[in-house]
Amino acid sequence: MLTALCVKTLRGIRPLHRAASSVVELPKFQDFGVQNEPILGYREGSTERKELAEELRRTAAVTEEVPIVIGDEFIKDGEVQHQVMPHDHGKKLAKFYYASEKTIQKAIQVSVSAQKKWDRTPLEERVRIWEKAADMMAGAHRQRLNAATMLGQSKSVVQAEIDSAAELIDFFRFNVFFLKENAKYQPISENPTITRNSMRFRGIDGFIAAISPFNFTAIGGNLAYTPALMGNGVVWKPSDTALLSNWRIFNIMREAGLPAGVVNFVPADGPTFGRTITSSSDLAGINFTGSVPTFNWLWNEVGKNLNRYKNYPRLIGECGGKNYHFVHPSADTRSVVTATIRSAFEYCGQKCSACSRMYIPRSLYEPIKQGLLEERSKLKVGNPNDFSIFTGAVIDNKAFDRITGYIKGAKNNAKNKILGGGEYDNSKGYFVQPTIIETVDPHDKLMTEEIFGPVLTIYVYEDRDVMKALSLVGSSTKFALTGAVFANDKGFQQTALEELKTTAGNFYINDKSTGSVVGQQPFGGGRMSGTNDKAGGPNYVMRWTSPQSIKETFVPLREIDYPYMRD
Ligand SMILES: NC(=O)c1ccc[n+]([C@@H]2O[C@H](COP(=O)([O-])OP(=O)(O)OC[C@H]3O[C@@H](n4cnc5c(N)ncnc54)[C@H](O)[C@@H]3O)[C@@H](O)[C@H]2O)c1
Ligand SMILES: N[C@@H](CCC=O)C(=O)O
Repeated sequence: MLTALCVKTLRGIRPLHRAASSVVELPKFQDFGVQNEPILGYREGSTERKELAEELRRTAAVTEEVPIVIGDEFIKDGEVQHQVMPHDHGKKLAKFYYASEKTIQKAIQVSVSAQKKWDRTPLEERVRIWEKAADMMAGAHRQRLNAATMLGQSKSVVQAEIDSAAELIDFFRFNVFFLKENAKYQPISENPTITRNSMRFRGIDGFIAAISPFNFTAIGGNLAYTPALMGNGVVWKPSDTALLSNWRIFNIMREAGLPAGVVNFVPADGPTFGRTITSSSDLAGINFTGSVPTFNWLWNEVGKNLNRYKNYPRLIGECGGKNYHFVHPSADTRSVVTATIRSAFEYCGQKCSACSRMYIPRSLYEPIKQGLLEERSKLKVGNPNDFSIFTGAVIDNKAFDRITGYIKGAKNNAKNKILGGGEYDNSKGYFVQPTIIETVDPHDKLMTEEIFGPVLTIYVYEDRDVMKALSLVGSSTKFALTGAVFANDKGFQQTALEELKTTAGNFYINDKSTGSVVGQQPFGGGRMSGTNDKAGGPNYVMRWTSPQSIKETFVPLREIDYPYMRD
């Protein structure tokens, strides 16, 4: 079979020319009735660029006060917190309040009682709200979402557009599409005049706690609103450092018609929130994305409290990664360089999918090293108000200390050599320069621990030891989120596909380890990288329903004995 060789553009694929066959056997897919949101270009003079510049100015001009919202009540009470701009940490973008344990308990009660009515709302009506919200996000609210993401999470215009515009909108549209597709399945009814079987989707009685990370605005929207779409009541704890963008999503949903109390907006101190939700007998599920230690902690708490609950709480956790680029001697070196620079350093490496360890054969090391260093030196790090930056600052002082700790450690370890970067400065913003390190130890912590910052570590293997090097990928860490293999040798691609099967939930051949697109590469990892529920895929919505099978019989029941055993 011949397939088209394609160029991956910012979004989507542009066919280039015909190429040899894929190594992956595909089942037959049905056509999709929904499309990905196009990415805007923000060229000089474009309307979107002017609108965004104006929105950035408006957003930066004030410190917005963000309340806790429970049902219809707006609460401005609790420990005061501020969200600052990471690239200019003297500037306060939002003022908000940490909900106390009592306030969180109130949010739980409100969402449990709202759930009952909401679950009776016909699917068609719910779907209309989601579709309306997606259109609002794609239209009038797009630049407000982007501005909050750029200023609050320090994303470049490109990184904001793919997140708080495109991916967020896609999550809303595709989840609706997947819901409709899944609802098409109805069980067999052998003789519908006698008996009719059906299945309906119910929410889960209780509440779902949605706990979201800072690094993707879209993930916050997906974590809180997918359970809601399926008929659940939600208590949403946004990340402190993504507060304003998440607050804007919440407001869009209310404006689109989501009734009060279905999703409650509850900023809180992490451990206080975690303790309160896990000790509630109404806990029906946790929709979490964040680090492994936080998810492990939540899971342990649920285990300790198991006998209290009415349901077995569903635990969905998409966690960290130690993502790899593995280069084979047959690889195209220019593709390796381009893909690695983007994967390792876009958004300062603060994507769970970012490449942070690389395996290169000795025979290709010089050209790849030179290419990486040359491209690295061109990357502009700065304030996202400047549309020409490649990346902004890292999210906060904790991230700055953690990442620079790894860099300092590398400088003091003879096994590691900093090839490029290694500088940092937190006087105005939390800036860390993209850093490339070479190590001679494939088990060094630079090669095994999640750093979640702009630090790429390279291990060079001898060409003859390619299989030994390949085995390091899966054996040296507990993570299995994303990974990429660069090779033109089809036989090796096939070998890698099998040997690395359990090392990545999202696996790429000759492409970077980041940039999954909703509906195109459903996302999630295995092992300690998470429960792999594949956000952006058809199964995700099904995690948030407790389906009910119904058998209706239309004839009177008279016989005690078994009709098929009669002579
Ligand atoms: N696999 C994925 O899809 C994916 C996507 C994005 C981010 N991530 C991961 O997320 C991490 C970065 O995000 P982060 O720094 O926001 O993670 P984090 O674990 O520090 O925080 C995530 C959320 O949990 C909250 N939290 C912290 N302690 C808590 C507790 N004890 N109980 C309840 N909630 C608590 C935080 O306030 C935040 O809202 C990285 O490890 C990254 O790899 C994974
Ligand atoms: N889905 C995103 C990563 C999300 C985690 O941060 C990607 O594929 O790059």
